[in-house]
Amino acid sequence: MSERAGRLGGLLESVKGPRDLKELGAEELPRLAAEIRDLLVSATARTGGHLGPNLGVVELTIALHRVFDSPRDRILWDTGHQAYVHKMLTGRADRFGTLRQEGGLSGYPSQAESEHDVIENSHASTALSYADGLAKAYKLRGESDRTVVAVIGDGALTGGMAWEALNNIAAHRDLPLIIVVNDNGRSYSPTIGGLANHLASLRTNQRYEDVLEFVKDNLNKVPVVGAPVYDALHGMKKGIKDVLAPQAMFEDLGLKYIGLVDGHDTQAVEAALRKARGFRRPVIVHVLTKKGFGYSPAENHGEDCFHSPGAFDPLTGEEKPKPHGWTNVFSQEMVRLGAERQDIVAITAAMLGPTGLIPFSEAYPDRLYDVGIAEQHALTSAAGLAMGGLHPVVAVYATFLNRAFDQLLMDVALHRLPVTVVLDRAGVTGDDGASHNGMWDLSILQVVPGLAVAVPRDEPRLRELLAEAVAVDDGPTVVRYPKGPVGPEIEAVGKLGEMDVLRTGEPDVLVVSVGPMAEMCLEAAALLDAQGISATVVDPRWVKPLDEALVAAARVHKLVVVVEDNGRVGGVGDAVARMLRDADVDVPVRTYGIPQRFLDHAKRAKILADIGLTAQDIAREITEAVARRSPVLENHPAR
Ligand SMILES: Cc1ncc(C[n+]2csc(CCOP(=O)(O)OP(=O)(O)O)c2C)c(N)n1
Ligand SMILES: CC(=O)[C@@H](O)[C@H](O)COP(=O)(O)O
Ligand SMILES: [Mg+2]
Repeated sequence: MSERAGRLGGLLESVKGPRDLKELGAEELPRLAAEIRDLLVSATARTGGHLGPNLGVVELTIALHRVFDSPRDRILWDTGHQAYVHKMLTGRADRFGTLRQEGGLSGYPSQAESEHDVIENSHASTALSYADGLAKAYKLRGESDRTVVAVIGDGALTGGMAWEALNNIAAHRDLPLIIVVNDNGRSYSPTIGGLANHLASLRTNQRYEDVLEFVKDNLNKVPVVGAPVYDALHGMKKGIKDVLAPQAMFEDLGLKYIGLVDGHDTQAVEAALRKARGFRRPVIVHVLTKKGFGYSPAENHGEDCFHSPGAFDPLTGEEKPKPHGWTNVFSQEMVRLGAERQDIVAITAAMLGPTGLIPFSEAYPDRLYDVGIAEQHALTSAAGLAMGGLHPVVAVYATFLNRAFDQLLMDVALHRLPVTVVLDRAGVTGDDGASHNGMWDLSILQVVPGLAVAVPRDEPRLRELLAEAVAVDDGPTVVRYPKGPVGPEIEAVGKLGEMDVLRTGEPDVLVVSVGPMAEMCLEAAALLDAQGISATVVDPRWVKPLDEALVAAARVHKLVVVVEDNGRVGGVGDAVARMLRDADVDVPVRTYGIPQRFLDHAKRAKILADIGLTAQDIAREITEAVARRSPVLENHPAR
C-alpha cells in the first residue's frame, strides 16, 4: 500500500500541522487549496471515498485551522465524512494514499490517528450534542478559554438530535461554542424539508441577487474605480445578505447568527470565525459552499455531486462500473411491487440513491417520501402511514436503524402495524469502519414482539422474501442484505418445515446458514465430507420467528452450527440455542458470527477472513468440535 497518493504539492508538504498553516501568507492560500484539491482527487480516484463533501470544505477547513488553536480548541465534524482536509492539515497529507485501506487512514476522524480528531461515529446529527457537552465540561473545569467548534452540514441539520442540541445550547448563553453550518444544499441529493427550504431562501434571496447584479453591471462600467469598488462590495456580500435575507429562524432560538458567508472565500470565512470567536457565546456561522467545488465531474454529477464514489478516472470522473448488487435487486423488485400494490409507499432517510429507491420515486413520485436524515421520524411516520391504510417500506442502512429502535418497537410493533423495514448494508461493510458495519440488527430485532425477520441468501430469495414481507398485514417485517454484489443463486434441494434444505447428509452436523452465508456454509460442508463428517445445511429464510421444524431436526444430529453475518451476542445463533434449550434438546450448539467488538476498516472479504467466517475456518472448527465433542470452543475469533 503506497502511503502517498502521488507527489504532494510544495505548500501542502510544508504544512505539518496547524502552526505551519497559520504562518502562511493569505496570498499563498489559493495555491494551498489547489494542492489540497489535487490530492483529494488523486487519492479518492484510487481508493474511493467522500470526494464531493471534502472538495466543498477546503477553504472552510483552512480557515478553521488558521483561526482556532486545535487541539486546545476542539473542532468537531458532524458525520465526519468531510474531514479529509482536516486530516491533511493536521499532519496526515503524506499518508493519504492509505485512505480507507486496512491499516491506513480511516475515512472518518480517528482519535488513534491524531489528537486533533474527536468524533469517530460517522452517524449524522450528533456533533452539536458533543459540542454542548464539551463546552459545558470546559466551563465547569475552568477552561472557558477553549472554544468548541462544530461543523454540521445542512443534511445533518435535518436530523432531530441536532435540534435537541440547539435547544440546549441556546439555553447557555455563556458557552464559547461556534456552530458552523456548512450549507451546500445537499445531503446526497438536494436536502429536503422546511428547514432546507428556509436555508435555500437564505441562499437565493432574489432581492440580494438582483442588487448584486445591478451593482456588478453598473460599477464595472466605471473605469479604474468601478471594479475595485465592486470587489469591495462583493467582499461585503455577506453584509448585504444579512440585510436582504433575514435569518430569523436561528436568532429566534436565541443564537447569534453570522452569515451568509462565502465558504470558498477563505478570508471571508476567517473574518466571520474571528468575529464569532469574539462573542464567547453560542454563535451560528452560516457558510455557503458547493459540494464537489473545484472539480467539474463532481460539481456536475447530478445524483450526488460525487458524495462517495468508488474508484474513478481522475481525468474524466468516470467511475468504474459497479457489479449487480443486492441494492439493484431491491430497486427492481420495489418497482414491480409498486405496480401490483397501490398501497405500497417507500420512505428514505436522505439516501434515495444509495438505497436504490430512485426508480421507485420516478415510477411513483407521489408514493416516495424522503424525510431527510431522520430515521426516527421515518419509522413513526411509517406507523402513521400504516394506520392510514398503507404499507410503507422504510429503506435504511442497517447500522442507522439503531437510532430508530424505540420507534420500531413502540410505534410500529406495539400497534402491530404492517410496516416493512429493508436493511441494506447489513453485516460487515468494511470500508467505512466500525460505525458502519451492520452487525447489530439481528440482535436488537430479536426482542421486538410480533416482528418477523427475513434474510435472503441470493437474488431469487430476496425477491420472494420482499414479496412475502409486504404481504404481511398484521405486524412489522424486516428484510436485510449486505453491501455489494449478489452471490450465485443457490436452489433448495428440499424443505424442512418452511426452511430450505440446501444440502442433505447423515445426521452428524446440522448447519443453520443465515442468508448470504449459504455459499460459504456449503463449501464448509464439502470440506467436512473429506473429514468423514456429514453435514446437512438449511436456510431458515425467516430467522424470526424460527421454524419449529428445527427442533426435531436438531434432536437427531450430534452438533448444531449456526453461521450469521451479525454480531454473535443475541443473534440468530443465540435464538436457536434458546429454542433448543426450551425444547430440552440436549445437542451442542456452536454459533459463528461477527465478534462483539468494533472492527477497524478494511475490505469486507478481508474482515470476514480475519474473524473466521470462511469455509476453511468453519470446517476446521466443526471438525475439532466433533472430534472433541467439546462443548467449548474458546479460540475462534468469531466466537
Ligand atoms: C444517521 C445517519 N443516516 C444516514 C447517514 C448517511 N449519510 C452520510 S453523509 C450523508 C449526507 C450528509 O449531508 P450533509 O450533512 O449536508 O453533509 P455534506 O455531505 O453535504 O457535506 C448521509 C445521509 C449517516 N451517516 N448517518
Ligand atoms: C458517510 C455515510 O454514512 C455514507 O456516505 C457511507 O459512506 C455509505 O457508504 P456506501 O453507500 O458506499 O456503503
Ligand atoms: Mg450538505
